[in-house]
Amino acid sequence: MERPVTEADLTFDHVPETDQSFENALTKARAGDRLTVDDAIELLTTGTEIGGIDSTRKEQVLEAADRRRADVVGEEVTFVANLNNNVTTACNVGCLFCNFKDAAHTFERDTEIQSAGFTKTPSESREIVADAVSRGVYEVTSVSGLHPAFALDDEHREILEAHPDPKAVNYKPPEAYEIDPGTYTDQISAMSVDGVHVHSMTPEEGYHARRGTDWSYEEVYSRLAAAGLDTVPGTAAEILVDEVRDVICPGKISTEGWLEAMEAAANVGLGLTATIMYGHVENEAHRAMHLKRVRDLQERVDGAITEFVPLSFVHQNTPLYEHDVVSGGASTDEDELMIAVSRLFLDNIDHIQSSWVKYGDEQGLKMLSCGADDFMGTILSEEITKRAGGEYGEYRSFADYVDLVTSIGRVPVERSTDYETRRVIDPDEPPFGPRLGPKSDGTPILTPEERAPPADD
Ligand SMILES: C[S@@+](CC[C@H](N)C(=O)[O-])C[C@H]1O[C@@H](n2cnc3c(N)ncnc32)[C@H](O)[C@@H]1O
Ligand SMILES: Nc1c(NC[C@H](O)[C@H](O)[C@H](O)CO)[nH]c(=O)[nH]c1=O
Ligand SMILES: N[C@@H](Cc1ccc(O)cc1)C(=O)O
Ligand code: SF4
Repeated sequence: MERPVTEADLTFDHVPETDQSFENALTKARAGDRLTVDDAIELLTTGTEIGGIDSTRKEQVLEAADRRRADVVGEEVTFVANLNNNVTTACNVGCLFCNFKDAAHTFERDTEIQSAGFTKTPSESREIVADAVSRGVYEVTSVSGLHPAFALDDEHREILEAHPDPKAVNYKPPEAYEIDPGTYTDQISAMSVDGVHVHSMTPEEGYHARRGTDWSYEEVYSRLAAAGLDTVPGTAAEILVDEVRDVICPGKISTEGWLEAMEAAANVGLGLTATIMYGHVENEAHRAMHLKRVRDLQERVDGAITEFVPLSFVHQNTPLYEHDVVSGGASTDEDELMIAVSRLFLDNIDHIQSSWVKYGDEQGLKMLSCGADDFMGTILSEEITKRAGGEYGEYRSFADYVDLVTSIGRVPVERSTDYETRRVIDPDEPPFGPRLGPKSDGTPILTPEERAPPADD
């Protein structure tokens, strides 16, 4: 039997070695000069000539990033009133960092296996979103597994049904499954309740929505926009260097494919976010190259990327960890430097997000003094990190946000997905709840009882 890959076996073409010095890179960062990949490598490593991270140098990088954050966006800390409504966990792509997915065959009608995952029908999605909107929420984020029964729309389904080898295009008809997720456009229009902002269809999902056709990504994203899609989450980015993707997600779209899909979504007028999923097999050279690819993309899409979200790899239950390919995730030093260097390098993206899902409240707050200015959203439920073994829960109320943000002397501000609409929250004016949504009246999203239901006795 073939021995699985382990950390020691990995050799990459790109390694963190440069002709730059840490001091020069720091001087450039402090001056606000545009950084090169080598500069970013020096800052991320606190100097390639030394082993490990130097704590004095790290503090210098964090300080430069914090100062840049203050210059670019000031003292406001933003967050959004949103829910996550992921439609299905059925997925056969097999990314080795992912524990969100469940093998698609476990969802079939004729199987003995009880699937551990879920699929929602469009009407179930609508009900969940409608309930959240009635509570004041104004964004729904929806990211899903690549369910083989998904088609973009009825026309796409006809093409897939007529395909001579459906398996080759990862298609199985909805009748084969216990629950029919409908089409992507059905789901998007079902979730489009009362003008809620729909943030969905990652480049990987965009790829699935055109499989077996010669349609461009523009064609796919314009049909989705017509169904009610507003912005595209830039997940599936992972590390935008193919030698890393070959190890952690060989079944996924390439770096080029991801960039093509994102650019196409922007071309049809959709807003974008961008992410990096770091702290697994990659090194600092890969992280720096990733930042460069995102910064270049932002130039091409004319500023359509509203925020950059560093996602620290949650290792506990994942195949990468269980098969000893990695021995854990990023250290706290690495997390802080990732946020700081994102702020310093991405001089054309205004907002850097601190994910309390990945870092927890305490470290998440610390990131707001390392270059981050956005503190994510209320999300109501969470499945990706939880299933990977993350421990930081699923929901933050507006009151939680006010407490957390004021505890570090900053200003809590609710924002729309695109950051265009904002409302400063007065900490002396409770109760705290959303006011920017179609049905927001300033009352809390959940009552205290709903948040912590009384124990049955
Ligand atoms: C679970 S997928 C769902 C959407 C779609 N299937 C895709 O791949 O874009 C969304 C993102 O979650 C992130 N993710 C998955 N597992 C993770 C983990 N263990 N730790 C951190 N982020 C993770 C990855 O960045 C991934 O692109
Ligand atoms: N960082 C994470 C997010 N971020 C997305 C935000 O919640 C929001 O949708 C975006 O800022 C657009 O307004 N979502 C998660 O579920 N988990 C994260 O770790
Ligand atoms: N899917 C990501 C979160 C995410 C969603 C939307 C975004 O725009 C950015 C990040 C996760 O939980 O890992
Ligand atoms: S990251 Fe997305 S594409 Fe990859 S296995 Fe998980 S759900 Fe599927």
